[in-house]
Amino acid sequence: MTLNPPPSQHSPPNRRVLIVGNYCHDVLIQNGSVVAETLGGAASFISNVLDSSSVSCELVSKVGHDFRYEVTHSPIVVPEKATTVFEAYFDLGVDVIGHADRVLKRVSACDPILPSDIPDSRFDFGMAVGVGGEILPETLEKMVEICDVVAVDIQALIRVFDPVDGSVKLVDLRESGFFHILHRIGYLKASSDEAFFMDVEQMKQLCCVVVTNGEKGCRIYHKDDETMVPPFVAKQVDPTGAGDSFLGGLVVGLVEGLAVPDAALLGNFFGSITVEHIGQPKFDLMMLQRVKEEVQRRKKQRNLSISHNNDQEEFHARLTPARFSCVDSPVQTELLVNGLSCDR
Ligand SMILES: Nc1ncnc2c1ncn2[C@@H]1O[C@H](COP(=O)(O)OP(=O)(O)OP(=O)(O)O)[C@@H](O)[C@H]1O
Ligand SMILES: O[C@H]1[C@H](O)[C@@H](O)[C@H](O)[C@@H](O)[C@H]1O
Repeated sequence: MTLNPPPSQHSPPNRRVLIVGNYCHDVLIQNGSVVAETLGGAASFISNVLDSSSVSCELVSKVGHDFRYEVTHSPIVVPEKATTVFEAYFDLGVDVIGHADRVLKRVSACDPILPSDIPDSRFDFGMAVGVGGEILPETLEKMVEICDVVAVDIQALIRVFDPVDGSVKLVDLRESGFFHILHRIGYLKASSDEAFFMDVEQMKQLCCVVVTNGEKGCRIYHKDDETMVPPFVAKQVDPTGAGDSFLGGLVVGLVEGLAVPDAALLGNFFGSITVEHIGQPKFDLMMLQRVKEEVQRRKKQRNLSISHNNDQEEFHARLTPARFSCVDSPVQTELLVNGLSCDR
């Protein structure tokens, strides 16, 4: 398994990414009222980042007859089922797993994604990014068979749902039913809350572990290395999807041939933009162009061995102004004043 591919003198061919996870409907609730209903699911946030960054991807997702969004990557429609729905409560305080942002309830669940739903072709990169328990151990097994490298969001593996009200709870990764496959994955991404449900010391021997920590950025653990990757300043409106966009940015960086810490910095970049929006962020074209240029420049430096993996200040400084090419719509700007998220 190559975590940190050797520098190449040529641009990599257009690498193919497989994203597996259900789209969902997100209902954001504050003070007993619905403040927004948006397209959700890690797969939607991630494909938004990959499509915007011109990284070619295929997406396998299931929705019900009531799915109400137009999406670039068509889902499988299960006519007799409803789409997965999550309600996010922003005023119920800290939930049972210590999640300070919001309390999540899965109030409807579409079908799981089976190995037979996944194409039988080969992919350079696989992303197992379920939100409502739709990824089964056999689904992940098929992914590690057909993809050179697989990145997994731990939320796809350790979530369980209260049978009465659908509240999301977490189980230890060792008891998740997926543990026997994890030595075959390349990357495991967890938020700092979710990281309590795994043994980082153990997992970092098996794969590259990335723990995101909101406004503080993220940390990468692999074998004996630990790297802190700095955040970008953002005005948080809604934290939903930050971790997903982070993972999208990380994978864009990796398929473009960046070193892992640089790819994670790109993850922080897309995560920080996402928290400034309700629902899917629409990335500014000028911003995306600048990011592409900076990624190519950084890659060139790496090829010429000018940069060291841990020296990220320059890359961070060059990406920072690109963020300000983003123009918020008046609605978003208005929402910035009130913000949905609880104080951290
Ligand atoms: N307030 C913030 N300011 C700047 N960057 C942020 C902020 N919140 C999140 N980010 C960026 O997004 C990344 C992912 O955020 P976070 O750790 O909250 O993930 P998460 O809890 O998995 O998110 P979610 O479950 O909402 O998708 C962080 O590592 C950081 O880079
Ligand atoms: O759309 C959101 C998003 O994908 C989050 O990452 C996930 O935790 C939620 O369950 C989902 O509703």
